[in-house]
Amino acid sequence: MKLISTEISDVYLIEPQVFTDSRGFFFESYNQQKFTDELGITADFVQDNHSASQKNVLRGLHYQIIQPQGKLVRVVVGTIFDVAVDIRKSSPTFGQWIGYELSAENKRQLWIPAGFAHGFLVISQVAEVIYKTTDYYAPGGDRTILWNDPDLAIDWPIKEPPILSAKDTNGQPLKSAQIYE
Ligand SMILES: Cc1cn([C@H]2C[C@H](O)[C@@H](COP(=O)(O)OP(=O)(O)O[C@H]3O[C@H](C)C(=O)[C@H](O)[C@H]3O)O2)c(=O)[nH]c1=O
Repeated sequence: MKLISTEISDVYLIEPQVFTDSRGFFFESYNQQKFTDELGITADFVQDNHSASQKNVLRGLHYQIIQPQGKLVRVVVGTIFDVAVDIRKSSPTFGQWIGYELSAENKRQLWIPAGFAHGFLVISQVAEVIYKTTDYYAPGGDRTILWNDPDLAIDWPIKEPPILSAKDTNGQPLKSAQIYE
């Protein structure tokens, strides 16, 4: 398993060790001991999520003001552009974003600690995204930052207006969002 730093400290790309043979492939998609001992990331995951979306769906930018969640994101079908935004007011990288292509083919995972807003754009015809979270869903505590907030200026690889949920259509700009101290 390989840890790749990103432009924001604490956010990492992870490349698993993939074993291939004449039957196909095998890899450990998560191993708590290796995560801790080899990557130096301590995380206790309590929930697994799985979503499927069609091309050009954009889900995000989401976070929970109650029970903030760390997320380990991977793609099992298709390709997404996965984005994390630092919304920790005291962080030197507050308001900065990173974005990486995660796909069933590259098998890359993105580790996003609590304190970030998360979202993704589906690039392939369909994408299935699986992610582990370090705290439970808090329905009353989920918040949305506007995906195209001009202050964030996220460079989404987008060619036409995305398909959004009603919630995401009405996201808050970061400057007026409830954020983490
Ligand atoms: C997140 C979540 C949702 N739900 C229910 C609530 C709704 O009835 C339905 C769809 O929820 P939502 O539209 O919030 O799903 P997404 O737009 O994919 O939200 C997620 O998208 C971004 C990318 C994230 O990182 C978050 O995990 C999460 O906010 O699933 C649950 O029952 N449990 C959950 O943990």
